Amino acid sequence: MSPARAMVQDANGAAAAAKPLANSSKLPKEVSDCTYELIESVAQFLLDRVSIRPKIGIICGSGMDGTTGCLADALTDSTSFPYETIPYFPTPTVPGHMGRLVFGYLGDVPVMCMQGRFHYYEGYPLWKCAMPVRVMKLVGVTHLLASNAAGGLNDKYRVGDIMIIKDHINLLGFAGNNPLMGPNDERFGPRFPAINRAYDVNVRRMAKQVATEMDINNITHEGVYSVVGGPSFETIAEIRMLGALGVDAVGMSTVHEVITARHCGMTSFAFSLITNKSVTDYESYEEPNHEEVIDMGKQREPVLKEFITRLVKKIEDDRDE
Ligand SMILES: O=P(O)(O)O[C@H]1O[C@H](CO)[C@@H](O)[C@H]1O
Ligand code: HPA
Repeated sequence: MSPARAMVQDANGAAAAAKPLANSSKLPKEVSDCTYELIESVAQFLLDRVSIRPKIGIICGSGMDGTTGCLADALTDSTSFPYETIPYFPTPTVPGHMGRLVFGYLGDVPVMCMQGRFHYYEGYPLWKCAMPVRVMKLVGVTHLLASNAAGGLNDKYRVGDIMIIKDHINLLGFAGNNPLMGPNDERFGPRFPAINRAYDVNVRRMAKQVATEMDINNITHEGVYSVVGGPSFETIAEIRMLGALGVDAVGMSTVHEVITARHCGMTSFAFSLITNKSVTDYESYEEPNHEEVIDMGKQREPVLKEFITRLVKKIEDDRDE
């Protein structure tokens, strides 16, 4: 079998094979096998093959990560690693999640970007879904920016709106499932991390400034996200329950990534693109579906790209002050 290769894009965006990579090794089976040293070796593998040192890591949600014109395609001087070429990395199974880790410059800011994430319903345990966040940390990333597609419960939200996440309800955690379950390595973080300030207030303030500058305040909100296990969408009774709990938008991702990021001291920020309205009426014939989720992601791609590009610049400027 030929060795796995990273793809490098030249100035015209043409893909070229970079130097050969070692064959990917098998994924750890147990959380106890996914040691600090193993994550360190994955980070080193990447650092050996890219020259830029990103401090901002981006995770692209459904519909925002797979098509031409998507955020990762906007990166310049990029080096891209298909997930299957990275040792110990999981591979995504969901349509709309491309499966590449891309290093490059967004504007003039060095970033690393996950084009495709991992969800619990794909069959991976949550610690494995969130493992790339720890890789980001050991690559040197200090800020995680995650996007997702979500169903809108809040009556004020319209399809195509953006919700800056101010807090979450971790329903998977309520059911005894958390990415930090299993042995804890203090080199990542404490056994019992605080999570009440998970969505950084300063970055949220910057995001609201960006919305004002882009004149998209009318479609931008701040609200509470809840994660469900999926892959089935919610019943009407479940949506009504979530609404009663104060949830503004519901999805099947992000929370495990943010918990993992906070555990290892990263600053985190996340937002939802409202891709569908949650159905609350027993008389309704509407049914959510993944195709509309991806379509809305594609439609909003230019706005989201600009939103993230401006936010990344603000974070970088803030760091320099
Ligand atoms: O959260 P992201 O990955 O954006 O994807 C969302 O879209 C999919 C459902 O259409 C689910 O995976 C849900 O979590
Ligand atoms: N529910 C759960 N996850 C989702 C939805 C939804 O309505 N839309 C996009 N991801």
